[in-house]
Amino acid sequence: MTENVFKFQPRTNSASDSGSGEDADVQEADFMTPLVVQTDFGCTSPQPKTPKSPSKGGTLKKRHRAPPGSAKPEETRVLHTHGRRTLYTAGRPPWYNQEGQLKNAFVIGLCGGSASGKTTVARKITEALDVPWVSLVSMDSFYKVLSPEQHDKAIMNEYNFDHPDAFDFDLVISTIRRLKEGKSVNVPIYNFATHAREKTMKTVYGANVVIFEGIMAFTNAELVSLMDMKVFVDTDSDVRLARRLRRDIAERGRELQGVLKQYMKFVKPSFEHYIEPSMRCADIIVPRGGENDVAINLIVLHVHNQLQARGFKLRSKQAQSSHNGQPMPGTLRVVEKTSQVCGIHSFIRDKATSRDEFIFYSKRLMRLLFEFALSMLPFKNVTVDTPQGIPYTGKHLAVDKIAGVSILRAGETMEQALCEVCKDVSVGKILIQTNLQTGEPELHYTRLPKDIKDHYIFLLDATVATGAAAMMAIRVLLDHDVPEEKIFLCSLLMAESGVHTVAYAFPKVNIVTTAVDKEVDADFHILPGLGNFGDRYFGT
Ligand SMILES: Nc1ncnc2c1ncn2[C@@H]1O[C@H](COP(=O)(O)OP(=O)(O)O)[C@@H](O)[C@H]1O
Ligand SMILES: Nc1ccn([C@@H]2O[C@H](COP(=O)(O)O)[C@@H](O)[C@H]2O)c(=O)n1
Repeated sequence: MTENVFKFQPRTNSASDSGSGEDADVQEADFMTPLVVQTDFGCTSPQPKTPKSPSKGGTLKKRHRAPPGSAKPEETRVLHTHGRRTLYTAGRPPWYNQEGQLKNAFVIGLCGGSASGKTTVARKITEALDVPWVSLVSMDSFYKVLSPEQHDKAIMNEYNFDHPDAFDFDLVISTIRRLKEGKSVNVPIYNFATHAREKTMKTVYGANVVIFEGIMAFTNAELVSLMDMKVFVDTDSDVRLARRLRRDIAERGRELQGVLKQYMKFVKPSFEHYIEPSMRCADIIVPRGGENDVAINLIVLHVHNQLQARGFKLRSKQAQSSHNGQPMPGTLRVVEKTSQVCGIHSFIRDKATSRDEFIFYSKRLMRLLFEFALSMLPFKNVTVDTPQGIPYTGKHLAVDKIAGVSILRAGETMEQALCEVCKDVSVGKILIQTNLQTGEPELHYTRLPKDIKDHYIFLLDATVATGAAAMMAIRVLLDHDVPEEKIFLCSLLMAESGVHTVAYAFPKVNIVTTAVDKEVDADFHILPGLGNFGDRYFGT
């Protein structure tokens, strides 16, 4: 696999940006880290002498501030490509099957005492796995928000961060469950210096492998049941204390006395009470943490075996699959082939048409396409008064929110026409590119309105050949909880195979186009088609 980190700069000068800037949730392909695996049993730890739960309040007034710049929020812990290994690819390959259904991620749970080397082991597993898409989620992200009194205690090293009550397990479980289902999640970013969550969240997409690490990873039965593999990092307590001292002073803005006080009062008892007993849940125990290459290689071998059965080669399957003779699906709606529509097609399909004319006629066709698609939305009856004072009974759209989501780059050419026929439309973008080595589509970038699930979506792509990119874009929308029947795939020209592929996977998605051509050639070009729409439109 080549090292191939893609940096995409969203265009800021396009007409579409006007409607999407503020409310957009910008997410670049999140090249991740952790993995969490499943299992079938939960475990609870025995309940001898219970260490103190996090304080419920306090009266301390004095605030100790961490030195500025002494600690960084967790989002700065980014994994990078090491040596020959590519940890992250340029984009996310398909995470669903031909039926459009999600395949479950393999979830690895990593537990161990503080500073035992959980994060280090997670990185080593990720590196050695060498699979395209691995997400790392840390339990630190799920520390509960502190009250002012609790915060004061934390500053005095009097708050117990090493008790299960310190974590929002409901949020942990729902997050890992969504990731396992291949869906995206917003994960809080935790700052150890301020003992608080950052204002922003980090969006993490579902992955082939999810690694979840944390000191209490194995203390909740429901959470454990989501893990496909459970790994306990077992490092000597002296080593853990030494590492924690160094790390907390260097990276978390702490002082020696405070670290020792917290360790003796909370960290050590909690390890003995909650963490060490939870080792019995583990499938694999890794003594000495990240140094233990043998154990890490065994884990990687097992995960590879598990992933083997989950591999997909979608594009080629789609190209091969024959729908010849199959009737067109009921969800397909084609703009009536009037002389006017036929006339426009005659211009845009003609290889002799100049670029200016190509753009002019394409835009006309786009407007017709969107007017047609709009007519498919729900309408309600209304009566209005004409200037002559006579009532007119007509219709209004019975839809609050419409968003256009363009599949870059050709789909972006359609945004302006959509904005011209549809007032107050929000616009989002999804960048999907074909990996030339694998032939598979890869997701590089999404920028979607935040409340996307509440919108009717016009998904824009100028042409649809195999349907692979459209399918990936639809999957992204579904992962953002957009109901399938509220998606309208709008394209100027589609191939029969693309129509069938999309309709087969997503039978409720509305497919709207101005023409359907019969064939796709070996290079995935529509025949007779109109050539490469993007090249002709952009003059490239
Ligand atoms: N094998 C190792 N040798 C030396 N230092 C290590 C080793 N493993 C981890 N560390 C250091 O110990 C600290 C804690 O490691 P980390 O992997 O973050 O542990 P955890 O995630 O369990 O808290 C970090 O500063 C890390 O660099
Ligand atoms: N505000 C906080 C929150 C947590 N801690 C300590 O972090 C430890 C867990 O993180 P690891 O990376 O070491 O697993 C835990 O032992 C808490 O005591 C903190 O000091 N301040």
